[in-house]
Amino acid sequence: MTKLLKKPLKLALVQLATGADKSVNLSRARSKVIEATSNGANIVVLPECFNSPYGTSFFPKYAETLLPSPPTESQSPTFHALSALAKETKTYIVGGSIPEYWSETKKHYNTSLTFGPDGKLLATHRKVHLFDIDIPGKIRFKESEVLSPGNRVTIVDLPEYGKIAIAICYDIRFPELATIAARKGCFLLLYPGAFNLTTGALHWALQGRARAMDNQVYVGLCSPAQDMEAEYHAWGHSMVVDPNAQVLAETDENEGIVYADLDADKIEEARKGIPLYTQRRFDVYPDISQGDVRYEE
Ligand SMILES: NC(=O)CCC(=O)C(=O)O
Repeated sequence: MTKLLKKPLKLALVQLATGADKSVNLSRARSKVIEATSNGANIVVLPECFNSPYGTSFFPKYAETLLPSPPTESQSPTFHALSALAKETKTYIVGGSIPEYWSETKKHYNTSLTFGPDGKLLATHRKVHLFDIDIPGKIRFKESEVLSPGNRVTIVDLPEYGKIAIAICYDIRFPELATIAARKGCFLLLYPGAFNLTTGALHWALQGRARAMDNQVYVGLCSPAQDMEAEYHAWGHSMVVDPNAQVLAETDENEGIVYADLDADKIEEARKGIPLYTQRRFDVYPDISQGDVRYEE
């Protein structure tokens, strides 16, 4: 049986302190990615909206143009910064997310760019499920006031390691994306995300562990650091969960880097012990990974 993760790897989640100055955010991200790779990371993940504050009023102001691809330096400084950084460090970089503007449709998206060690763009994930919630007295947030949703499941094949899936924050609450990615052979589900003090305390770790447990894969959740001076208070607590739903590594709310060594045998061991993969009853319910799924591969 071919292993889903072909060889061990070190994953790093950069819980970045972000602020209002895009160029400061980019240079801070650069120094943290260099720190992570100098500590041996093979894949480095940045948080949701790592180049801007998180909030509907900020999305249009910070948005960059990514299409047609590749964009020019002035259309997307972040694209060029991440591509150069991946090449310089010879590392896979999952570039959290950034606000995107597509002039052709005049729409904004919350978009994640993944680059390979040669600096080439490997995948673009536009957040599929927009964060629209209203918990009276606690938090109201409506991404859909400004953003449009993406419409693809994003799977990236990293030749030396295997397949990973990228989705963004609120996407984690929709287990279908995770199930489809796992059934398509991903060993790792990555969610750049910015939960908040209300839902973070309730569901952040639970969601990460649930996606790992249901699918018996590794899961990484990468948040910005908490800033109580900012308009939106991110939960922090970036974490890596293993295929048995155990938290391998986690941080608090402050800026930092979470490292985890992913073991190439762990997924198959978990699946041998609890063989969900051979026990599914597709004669009773459908396999949602089959049929009409839209992929960005
Ligand atoms: N940025 C987001 O999508 C936040 C999602 C969130 O906080 C949640 O509870 O879900």
